[in-house]
Amino acid sequence: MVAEIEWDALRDKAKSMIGRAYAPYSRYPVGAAGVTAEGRVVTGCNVENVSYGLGICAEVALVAALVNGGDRALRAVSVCDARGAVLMPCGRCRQVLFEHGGRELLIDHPDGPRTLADLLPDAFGPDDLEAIRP
Ligand SMILES: O=c1ccn([C@H]2C[C@H](O)[C@@H](CO)O2)c(=O)[nH]1
Repeated sequence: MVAEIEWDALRDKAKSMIGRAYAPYSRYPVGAAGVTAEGRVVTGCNVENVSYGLGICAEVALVAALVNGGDRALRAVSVCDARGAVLMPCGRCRQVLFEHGGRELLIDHPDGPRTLADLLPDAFGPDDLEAIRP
């Protein structure tokens, strides 16, 4: 049986990352938490830079933590803003998350979790690279 996603716990983890965010330029801290199929929880926060375009989103930091810890795939992700409100991943982050969860990845949403297929329809993915290979 596949375990239920504990959304409240995942949201709390995302909120707990707000205090770690490094966002002196935008003053918009973001926290993110995800869970793997095996139940491992990974977290991330945004890390900005004086060279603005080099800033890293919380979701990208989360994916780096996922892979650093030896995993590849996520099952569910929750992202929040400084108020603790659910925040929808930016477009670039949706693509980054697609690589590590695919169409079925569950993303927290104010109206209830959505699949990444809903949030990034007709995504460019690894299959597209395979398609041109002989
Ligand atoms: O999904 C998002 C959207 C924004 N940010 C960060 C980037 C920047 O540091 C700050 C303001 O855009 O919020 C994230 O971490 N994730």
